[in-house]
Amino acid sequence: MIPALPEAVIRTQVPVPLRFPDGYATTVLVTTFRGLVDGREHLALACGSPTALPLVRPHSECLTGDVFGSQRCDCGPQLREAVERITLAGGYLLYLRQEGRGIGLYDKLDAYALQDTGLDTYEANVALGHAPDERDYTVAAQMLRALGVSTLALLSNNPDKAAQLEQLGVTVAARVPTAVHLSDANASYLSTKARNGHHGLASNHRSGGVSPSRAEAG
Ligand SMILES: Nc1nc2c(ncn2[C@@H]2O[C@H](COP(=O)(O)OP(=O)(O)OP(=O)(O)O)[C@@H](O)[C@H]2O)c(=O)[nH]1
Repeated sequence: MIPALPEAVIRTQVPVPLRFPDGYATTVLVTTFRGLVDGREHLALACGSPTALPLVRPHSECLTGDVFGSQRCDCGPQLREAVERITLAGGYLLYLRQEGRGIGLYDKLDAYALQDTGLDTYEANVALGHAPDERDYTVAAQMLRALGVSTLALLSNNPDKAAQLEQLGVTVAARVPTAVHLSDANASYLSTKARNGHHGLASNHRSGGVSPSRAEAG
């Protein structure tokens, strides 16, 4: 049985023009909410034109990757890729404030230090007293319901995102893989993710590459 989802409501909506370092530009409608269960300031970015089956990416915040261009992970290129693909297809980027797979920014940086002594990304979380991945997608489901989205195409390689959303009453009608943005610096991060997090990392693009849109039945 699907547990009752606490209701969230739309608080504000405002257009924001975006321009990425490579010059790609688009304008998104940024929505804020009241009633999100963890009290954090999560955002929904509406991209492109409304459509019956919106393409949705729940993107987990990564200050180092999204903002500073860190090469230790693939978060920055995935964010850039997602905004363009969702703008073309119509849908939402949910910007979720779950830094470091939910452990927070300082602990993520401490985990980096442990990784530099030989632990992988999941082992480092555990060594710090955390679960390997502490993310919970309840707020994502709340935002989608507030936006009137009950069925979507999910832009992600992470099977846990699809499973949790389904458990929260969201129908994942299709799964659309993100490209693999491989670089020398993030190769071990990506292979650990495929091994421990069961991420589908089928396509193999060097950083900057964006895979063609490819939908798989959900
Ligand atoms: N704990 C921890 N978190 C990290 C590390 N590197 C990046 N992250 C965080 O990982 C999150 C992104 O998760 P990933 O596992 O890369 O990808 P995903 O969102 O699960 O899957 P996709 O939807 O396919 O991208 C962001 O919140 C980053 O801040 C790390 O070394 N340790």
